[in-house]
Order: sequence, then C-alpha cells, then structure tokens
Amino acid sequence: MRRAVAVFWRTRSFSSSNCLPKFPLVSLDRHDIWYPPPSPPLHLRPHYNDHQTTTEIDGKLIANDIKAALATEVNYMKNSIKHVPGLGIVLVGKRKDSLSFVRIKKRACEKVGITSEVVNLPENCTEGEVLDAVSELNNKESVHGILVQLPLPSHLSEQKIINAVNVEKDVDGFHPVNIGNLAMTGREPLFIPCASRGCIEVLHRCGVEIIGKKAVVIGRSQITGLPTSLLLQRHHATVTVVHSSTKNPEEITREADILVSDVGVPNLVLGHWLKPGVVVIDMGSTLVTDSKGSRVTGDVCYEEAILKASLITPVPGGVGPVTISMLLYNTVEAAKRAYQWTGKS
Ligand SMILES: NC(=O)C1=CN([C@@H]2O[C@H](COP(=O)(O)OP(=O)(O)OC[C@H]3O[C@@H](n4cnc5c(N)ncnc54)[C@H](OP(=O)(O)O)[C@@H]3O)[C@@H](O)[C@H]2O)C=CC1
Ligand SMILES: Nc1nc(=O)c2c([nH]1)NC[C@@H]1CN(c3ccc(C(=O)N[C@@H](CCC(=O)O)C(=O)O)cc3)C=[N+]21
Repeated sequence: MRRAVAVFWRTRSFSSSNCLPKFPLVSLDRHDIWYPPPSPPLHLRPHYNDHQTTTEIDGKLIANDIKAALATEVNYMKNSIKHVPGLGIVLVGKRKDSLSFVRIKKRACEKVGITSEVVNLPENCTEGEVLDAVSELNNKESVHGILVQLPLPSHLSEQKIINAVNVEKDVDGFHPVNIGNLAMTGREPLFIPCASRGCIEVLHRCGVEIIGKKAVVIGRSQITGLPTSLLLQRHHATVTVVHSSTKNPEEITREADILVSDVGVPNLVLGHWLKPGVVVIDMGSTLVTDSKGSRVTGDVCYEEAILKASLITPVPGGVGPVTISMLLYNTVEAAKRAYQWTGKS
C-alpha cells in the first residue's frame, strides 16, 4: 500500500521587476553553501507509522514547477530574439524502453516550447552512420542540445560516439570534458547529467541538508551512479559507492543518511538495508512485464522502505520526471549560451 504524500513547494520563481523566472535550481556555483529553502518549503501531509513519519516525494509536481518556469523563459526568448531552444536526439534501434523515453522527452520539449528532432537509425547501422548523424546535429544552428539515447547496440562504441558530441551541445553531460570538470574541484562543467542534477534538486526542494551527511550511492555507471556520487561530493556529503562486487552491501547502506540507488534491479534494496529515518532516492527505472501487464519499477522495495525512510521517491512519479525537466533546463541553457542571451532586456 502506498502512502501518498504530495510534497510540493511553490518556489518564488517569478520576480515582479523582470518577467523571467528566477530558477530555484541548485547550481554548482552555490555548492559550497547549503542554504535552507525559503520557508515554508513543503506542503506535507505526513503519514504516521508506528514509530515515525514517512513522506513520499511527488516528483511530478517538482517537474511541473520547473517546466512552467522554463516555458515562461522560452516564450520570453522567442519574443525577444526570435529563436527557441532545439534538442536533437539520436535513436538507434527500436528498444521498447528507449522508444518510450524518447517519446517522453519529445512530449516534454513540446510542453515548454523547445523544438525537437529525432534521427532514427536502424539497429544494424554502422558507427560511421551514427557519427555522421551526430556531426550533422553538431553543425545545425537550430539544434542547441544533442542526446544520443543509451544504451547503444553492442557493436557501436558509446565512448567514441559520446566523444563526438560537441561539448557545448552535450545536454546529457556525458562528454568526458563535462564529467572531468564535474570531478575536479574549482571547475564548472557546462552541463551536469540530468538524473544526478535531478537527485540534488529533489533533495534541496525537500529541505534535506547534504553537507556532512553520509550518502551511499548504489551503482557507478557513467550516466547515473558516477556523476551522482561526484555531485553529492561537491555538495559536501561523505559518499560511499556500492557496486556489483561490493561484499555485504546492506552493511554499508545501513549507515546512510541519504541512499541513492542507480542500478536497474527491482527490489534490490530491502527494508533491512535501511537506517530508520534515511532519505531514499530511487533512480532505478526498469520496465517489468508480468501477468498484470507492463510497468516501470525502481530498485527499492517500496513497501518495506516506507516503514523505515523519512522521505522517499516513488517509481514512477519520483526522480524520473525531474530528470526530464533537467534535460529541458540544460537545453535552454545551451541555447542561451549559443545566442549569448542572458534573459535580460
Ligand atoms: N530515473 C532516472 O532519471 C534515470 C534512471 N535510470 C535508471 O537507473 C538504472 C541504472 O541505469 P544505468 O546506470 O544506466 O545502468 P548500468 O547497468 O550501466 O549500471 C548499473 C550499476 O549498478 C551496479 N550493480 C549492478 N548490480 C548490482 C548489485 N546487485 N548490487 C550493487 N550494484 C549493482 C553496476 O555495478 P558494476 O559497475 O560493478 O557493474 C553498475 O555500476 C536503470 O534502471 C535506468 O533505467 C537511468 C538514468 C536516469
Ligand atoms: N542519453 C541518455 N540519457 C539519459 O538520461 C538516459 C538514457 N540515455 N538512457 C536511459 C536512461 C533512463 N532515463 C530515464 C529518464 C526518465 C525516466 C522517467 O521519467 N521515468 C518515469 C516513468 C517513465 C515511464 O512511465 O515509462 C517515472 O519514473 O515516473 C526514467 C529513466 C534516462 N536515461
């Protein structure tokens, strides 16, 4: 049974002196200071278990808030410089989950006024064909952000293809220059990977202090686990990474104040893996098909975790929608840089 508790925070997104939204996003340039969100940050409808309160985080509300602010900004950009941001997506093959993610991304772009185009390539295409598609998008003025939907078929080198994306259009933040800058103190990546940024944004909006907290990230992939652990470190958490070779992972996760799971294995994280009061961010997103049909599920056993956690993101409806809104945010940032448009009249 799900204890549905909507967490939403009407951010002070719009100023009267300037019609642009003031983004509430946590940015790296403020990473060394944790500041409490404006009060009251949350509208909570807490549910009481025997011993404690558990709150479910409504990621859709957070995403809608960010998308509404972006739509205003895109509209303002259109009126002032007659351009709108554009996203180019390269999709190889017809994986069911990739098709679904690309559909979600296109729909989200439409909602805020970003143009999007998808280059579809067959499963058996050559690496050269994918590199050509990336190169064409690199050279296209109306495309400010490029995303190569992962995973790619195994005969293609993801590394080589990601390297080919223009760093200034790398809205996924997966280019080694962007990841490298994320890892290095004092350097600013042009883009932060969307899921990792989504995770921090959710924590911030829920008033979760990160500085000095013990964070455990399960997973170390280049698209989620690794950048999330780097970003949490930049926000001064003490981070431990658990992966497939980790012995007795539950002994490590039980220490966590903040637990982030980026694995893709349903029900990996059980109740006894959690310390009472932990904040759980479930980034897993696996399409499961059984007798009840197809549905998306996370890594965390929700029914068990809800008895231990203080805050928890559900799947679906948790960090996933926030990830998508971060992709839109990065695309708008890319276009603003390309046109050297600051949003000021
Ligand atoms: N919600 C969102 O916004 C997003 C969700 N996702 C989802 O996140 C999940 C992970 O994606 P991705 O990072 O691409 O997946 P990968 O398969 O690339 O990486 C999985 C990671 O989990 C580790 N792992 C695997 N099995 C275990 C285990 N039993 N115990 C501990 N660690 C384990 C792997 O370890 P090792 O390195 O040792 O192999 C690896 O580091 C997927 O469900 C994906 O759909 C992804 C992006 C965004
Ligand atoms: N180049 C690239 N960039 C990515 O960012 C990327 C990728 N490849 N490959 C796959 C993973 C996975 N990922 C998700 C994004 C949103 C949801 C999401 O919005 N999930 C919804 C449910 C989605 C549904 O219902 O199908 C939710 O949790 O509510 C999930 C997973 C991004 N990824």
